[in-house]
Amino acid sequence: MSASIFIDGEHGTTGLQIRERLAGRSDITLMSIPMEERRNEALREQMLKDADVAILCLPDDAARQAVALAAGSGTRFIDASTAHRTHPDWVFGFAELAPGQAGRIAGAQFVSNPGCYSTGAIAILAPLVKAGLLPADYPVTINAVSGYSGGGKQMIAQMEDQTRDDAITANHFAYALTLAHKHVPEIMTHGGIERRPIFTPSVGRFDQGMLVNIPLFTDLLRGTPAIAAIHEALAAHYEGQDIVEVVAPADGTAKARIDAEEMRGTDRLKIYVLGTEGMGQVNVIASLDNLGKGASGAAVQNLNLMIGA
Ligand SMILES: NC(=O)C1=CN([C@@H]2O[C@H](COP(=O)(O)OP(=O)(O)OC[C@H]3O[C@@H](n4cnc5c(N)ncnc54)[C@H](OP(=O)(O)O)[C@@H]3O)[C@@H](O)[C@H]2O)C=CC1
Ligand SMILES: CC(=O)N[C@@H](CCC(=O)OP(=O)(O)O)C(=O)O
Repeated sequence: MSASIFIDGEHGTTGLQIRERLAGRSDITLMSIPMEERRNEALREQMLKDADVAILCLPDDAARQAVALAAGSGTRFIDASTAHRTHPDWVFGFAELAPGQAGRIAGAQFVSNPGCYSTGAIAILAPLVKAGLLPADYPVTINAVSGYSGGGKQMIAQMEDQTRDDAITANHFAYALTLAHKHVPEIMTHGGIERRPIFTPSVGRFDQGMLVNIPLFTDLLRGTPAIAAIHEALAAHYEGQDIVEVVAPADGTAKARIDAEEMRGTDRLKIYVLGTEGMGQVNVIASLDNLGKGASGAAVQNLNLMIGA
């Protein structure tokens, strides 16, 4: 039987990419609202109630409103926004997070898709905490660069149309300067850390791609592990699945540089464990497409689990 899917926000950046990924599938019936009617609340309410699964690609407030509009209908939700990522009634849509997580997603009514930076950070932190290497009170720093599509339609226009009054002319800029980025709570909750991390994101003049760097002092980790042991813990965590790849340390350090766009157009994530043995430091880097495993690719992965595809 074909599942009815409604993407609320289907004309936005994340929504469009989900639609592209679902086009042509015979196991899915895509319900659609014309571009000019995208904010027609009555139409959205009807679609939200009629869908088997609604995928929300909306700002946070609109995502909360969409869930309320469908109340009592039994519709299942995947929310790409930040609104429900630490909500206790929502299952966190990161299938590789822990054993059983894919099953929890498959059986859930409410699934929250992780943020793009958080996907990279949690992919590194959660397995290291679980392995007992990273103490929950470690002073974590997270330094990242994203492609500008991470800022949605508005930032895409600001970066691509230099004639706009609000055009962004910088080729690479730092932001979230107050250290209060909205992904920090979900990184703490699902990464398993108790001390608030210092998160310094930035945006580069490329549309899709992302690097999330978490440098660590190995003498502040439990047992002062070698780089090889840190790699081993991550590789063991991700063994047997095909979306996250943990690159062998020697293969990582053999590279002169890591291209932030290397995962562009894919729904996968790579983790590098880098440094020089004996120096007491390691840099763990997650490389992903902010719109792939960081958003639309993860939403489709969650949908497939939910409808048993
Ligand atoms: N871009 C990315 O890399 C990622 C985005 N996300 C999250 O996904 C969500 C969507 O982001 P993104 O696709 O980038 O955003 P966009 O701004 O590109 O798209 C949002 C879409 O939602 C529509 N919309 C806004 N408000 C309403 C409303 N009240 N009712 C109906 N439709 C509405 C917009 O219409 P209009 O054109 O009229 O504004 C637009 O079509 C956000 O919560 C974002 O934080 C998550 C991970 C990564
Ligand atoms: C470049 C850029 O602006 N990125 C967005 C995050 C994109 C993302 O992960 O989306 P969520 O808003 O759903 O968490 C930001 O920093 O707010």
